[in-house]
Amino acid sequence: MSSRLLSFVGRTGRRRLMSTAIKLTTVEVNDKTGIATLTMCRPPVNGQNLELLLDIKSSINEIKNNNSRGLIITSASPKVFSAGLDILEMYKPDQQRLRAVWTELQNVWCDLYGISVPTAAAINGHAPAGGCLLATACEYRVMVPNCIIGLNETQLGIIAPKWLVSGYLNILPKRVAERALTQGRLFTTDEALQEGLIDEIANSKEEAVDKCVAFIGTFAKVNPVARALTKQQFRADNLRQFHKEREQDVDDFLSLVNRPEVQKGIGIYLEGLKKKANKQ
Ligand SMILES: CCCCCCCC/C=C\C=C\CC(=O)SCCNC(=O)CCNC(=O)[C@H](O)C(C)(C)COP(=O)(O)OP(=O)(O)OC[C@H]1O[C@@H](n2cnc3c(N)ncnc32)[C@H](O)[C@@H]1OP(=O)(O)O
Repeated sequence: MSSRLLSFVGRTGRRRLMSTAIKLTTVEVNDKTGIATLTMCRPPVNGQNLELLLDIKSSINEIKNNNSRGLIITSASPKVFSAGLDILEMYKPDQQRLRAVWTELQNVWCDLYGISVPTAAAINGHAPAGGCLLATACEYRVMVPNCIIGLNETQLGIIAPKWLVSGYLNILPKRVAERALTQGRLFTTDEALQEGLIDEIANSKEEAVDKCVAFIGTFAKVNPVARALTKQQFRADNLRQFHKEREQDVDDFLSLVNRPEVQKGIGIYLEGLKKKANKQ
């Protein structure tokens, strides 16, 4: 939960500041299906800052503990599922916070990747980098048309760590994954379907959620313990490897981000994003 300072004019005419807790995710459980929908709500693009990551983690844990039959992750933004890590977190960063951001991204990934209930992403907008990470941690993906999805890290001059890539490798043939990663390729919705990065296309967010519900419904008659253990068998190696490397991975991330040439690159990239947004 993040806290924000709200400014208002009180009866004395003086401006007061009030601290309020604002949640950047919501969890809604459908009474009929028992399926929980986790919605990211950090406008404009669900940039993954520390607070959003903490809220996603706490929502996943809430779903773990409330006996939901499945988890669907989606976004409240009309055009973007998630733009990935909030680049502002990486620019001229506070070191402790930067460490916490990467640690929480790791936590979100391993909690979502490892949760025992069926998971699906209703990708109702663009999903580059960390957005793609969330979608590929799930078991099923449905995406709306004319959007992009993929791990574009090499385009940014950086290497996606192994755990970030492992979701990709669960889904794509190794040959396709290697080429896409080395190119830093962002797939259009149609290309993603063709390559198998997503499972279905839907014409709206509502239809995407319905298709995710239908996927989760396919497990209705399967013993949930047998299902969970089978999922675990498939994912255990990646998770074991991740836990071995996670501390080193945080150190590597920090030293990469702090390099002067990377800081310069991030500054230029941010400028480019802002210019593009101002032109629209
Ligand atoms: C050289 C730089 C790399 C530095 C990396 C260091 C090491 C990190 C190691 C690994 C990390 C990997 C994980 C990641 O997730 S990195 C993040 C990568 N994400 C992206 O490259 C996506 C960038 N965004 C976009 O491509 C588009 O915004 C898109 C998501 C397609 C949505 O397009 P559109 O709907 O047209 O929206 P705008 O582009 O107009 O954006 C609206 C405002 O949002 C700001 N924005 C967008 N993305 C981010 C972001 N990731 N972080 C922070 N802010 C972002 C954008 O500037 C606009 O802001 P404003 O209105 O104030 O100008």
